[in-house]
Amino acid sequence: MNRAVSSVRTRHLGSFCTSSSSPASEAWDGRFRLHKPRGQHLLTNPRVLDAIVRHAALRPGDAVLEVGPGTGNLTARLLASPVESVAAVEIDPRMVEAVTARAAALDLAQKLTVIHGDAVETDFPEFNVCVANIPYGISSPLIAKLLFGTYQFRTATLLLQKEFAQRLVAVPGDSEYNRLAANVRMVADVKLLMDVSKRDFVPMPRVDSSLVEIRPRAVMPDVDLTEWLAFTRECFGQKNKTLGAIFKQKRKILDLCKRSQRTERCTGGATGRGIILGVLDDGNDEACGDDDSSDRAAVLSEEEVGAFKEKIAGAFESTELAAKRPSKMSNDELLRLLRLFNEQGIRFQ
Ligand SMILES: C[S@@+](CC[C@H](N)C(=O)[O-])C[C@H]1O[C@@H](n2cnc3c(N)ncnc32)[C@H](O)[C@@H]1O
Repeated sequence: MNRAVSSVRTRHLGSFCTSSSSPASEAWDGRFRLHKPRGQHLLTNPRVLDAIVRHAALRPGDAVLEVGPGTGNLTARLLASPVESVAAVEIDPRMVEAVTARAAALDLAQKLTVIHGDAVETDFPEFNVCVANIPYGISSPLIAKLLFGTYQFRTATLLLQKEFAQRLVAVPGDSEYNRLAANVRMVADVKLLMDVSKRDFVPMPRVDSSLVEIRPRAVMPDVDLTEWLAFTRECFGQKNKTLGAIFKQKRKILDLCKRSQRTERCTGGATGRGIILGVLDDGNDEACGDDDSSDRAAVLSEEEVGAFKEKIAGAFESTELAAKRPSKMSNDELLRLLRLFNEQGIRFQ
């Protein structure tokens, strides 16, 4: 883990301009080059920055977590609000220095802790509110870390890529509805707050953005979340097939059979951080991917496979769920099927 709390140095923060001589992946901000691959698109429209802080509805005593403070355009406003403290996690040492200097120049350094590190890897300090214009490349693992990790917070107000935000707020039946939305919905309420134009950033990104509020549910569902996440991974790998068709596939049956047989041995590994952080990605992956080669090579007898197929049929029996498609199903329906599978001894993690 790379963690270093920055030192305070004051320095003039000039205005931004782009340079036509910069390589495509960089833009010059007057002091250093901004790296687009690191998501270094600074939000510069003061009205949008003010609106983000207004939407976050911060209260005196709040401990704010900010991911990717950059040069501190949002941080400065968070520090000027009535909150108790701001902890900002930033991967680029030049930005660590810049935001630290900015807080000092505002005489607000005592409220700010800057942590130098990768927000996906670094443990966060205690916080009760998250407000951030995050690098879009880490949206999925960061939201997974916030919602499926050990953190407890009131709200996360996040600026996200517009298309990602639309997938996040999608409901069953929408074309964008996917595993990400189903998993997030399981533990949180999500609300679209406002759209933000790409013109409000320097350098200008290719995509527009949306501000989203994620509010963890006060009462969490009565389900083993690791099992749920592994289950939705199977369902949404081919979200437009019917569940009956998904769970008729030979490879899936063999994988699930082995997984169910070795539940005891596998539980520790499957709840590992890598599984949780990867679990919201909405690619068309099919299996959990945590089988080792000896599991793959393990030969199941015809009787074992036959008995397992009967368990699957038993789970679908007496329900209409086999004919349904995951992309059109509510979490209550999916949860009902997971419980029926588990009752038959079918395990997903
Ligand atoms: C979109 S910019 C936002 C900057 C600033 N919050 C603003 O609104 O102007 C994203 C920031 O996140 C930082 N960053 C990129 N990847 C990161 C990671 N994995 N962990 C922490 N910070 C990261 C970048 O260096 C950059 O400063």
